[in-house]
Amino acid sequence: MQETNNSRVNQRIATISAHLNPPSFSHMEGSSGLGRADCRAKGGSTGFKVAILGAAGGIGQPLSLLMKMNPLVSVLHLYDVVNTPGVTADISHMDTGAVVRGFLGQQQLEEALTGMDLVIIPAGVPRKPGMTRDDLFNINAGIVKTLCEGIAKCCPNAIVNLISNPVNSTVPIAAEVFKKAGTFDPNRLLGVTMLDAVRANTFVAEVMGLDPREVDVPVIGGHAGVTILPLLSQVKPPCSFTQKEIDYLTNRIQNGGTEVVEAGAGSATLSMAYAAVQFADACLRGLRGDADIVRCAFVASHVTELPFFASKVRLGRCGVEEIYPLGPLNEYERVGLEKAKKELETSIGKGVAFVKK
Ligand SMILES: NC(=O)c1ccc[n+]([C@@H]2O[C@H](COP(=O)([O-])OP(=O)(O)OC[C@H]3O[C@@H](n4cnc5c(N)ncnc54)[C@H](O)[C@@H]3O)[C@@H](O)[C@H]2O)c1
Ligand SMILES: O=C(O)C[C@H](O)C(=O)O
Repeated sequence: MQETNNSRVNQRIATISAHLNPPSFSHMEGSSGLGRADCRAKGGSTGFKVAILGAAGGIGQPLSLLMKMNPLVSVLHLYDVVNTPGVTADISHMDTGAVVRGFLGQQQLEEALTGMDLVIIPAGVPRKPGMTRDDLFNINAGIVKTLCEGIAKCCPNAIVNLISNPVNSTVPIAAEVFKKAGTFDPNRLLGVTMLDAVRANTFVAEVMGLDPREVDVPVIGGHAGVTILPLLSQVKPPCSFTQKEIDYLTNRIQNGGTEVVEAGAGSATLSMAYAAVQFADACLRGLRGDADIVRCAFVASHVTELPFFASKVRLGRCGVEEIYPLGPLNEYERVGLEKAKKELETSIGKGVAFVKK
């Protein structure tokens, strides 16, 4: 009888071990002497599986922390080419539901991606003062290409939230990689422009004396300089701005990233992690089937003649379920749109050419 019980226990341990102990490093094996196989770990039961690529970086770390706190996440995979053991060990001690696993280096990329519902990518180098986002292209294009090849192979149906700059080019790169692999679904690839909306809400609220949580500014176009186009004529609640306020707000929203870079501690990481989590949470709620989840994102689009454009999209069980038209623009915004489209065309073309070359 005792033997039967023991063998049943051993069997259960083996099953749990196979589930929890992929052949990557194990953050739960520590000074207690208990391995993962000895722990009665719960988790992974309900919720979504999310991977963060670039999880040990300036954005990656606070983003990992905040995603570990998200009740919609059951499994959280943290991947980077450096430092994931430490970040994973640290975050895995948080008493929230998601099971955290770390993956280090390219040999563990496929394992990190297998079975994921959502992949968030903040991997790549950030700007230094004096640089444009396009100056990051040479390094980040290759990083994004490699990571997307992994996604095409291991989780082709995952929703992808792409943060790495220059977003106006990295999203077209990702699309071309997926097309080459035969897995491209335009509804599942989203360039994250949420930080522009977060900044716009904050700056408009400051000027108008409102609570930023009650302000909603659509920001369309792309994610660099003049391609970031806030539609101040469509702000909710409706606001009437002087021309001076419009110039000030448009300029500040378009240069919010540069404002942080020039302040000297790297490019935005904390506000970006906040924005990325807001956006990822919206994607997960869409996947869950919640209604009326609308955010701005840089996606494959027909709202202009360009193949990609940021505008309001409705998120659902398949990713982007509807792309909204831009709505009525005033003359100031129409001029801004033409400038944005000109620069976007070049950046999109550069991304496409990188994969096609
Ligand atoms: N979309 C946006 O609104 C937005 C906002 C802020 C920053 N960004 C961009 O996000 C990126 C990351 O910024 P950061 O401040 O976190 O930089 P960071 O240097 O602090 O972190 C980047 C991380 O990526 C990792 N990495 C590098 N190559 C990798 C690879 N091949 N696979 C996996 N991981 C890899 C690095 O090891 C590092 O941990 C930059 O390109 C930055 O411009 C975008
Ligand atoms: O400005 C940067 O380089 C980072 C990011 O794109 C931002 O808008 O903060």
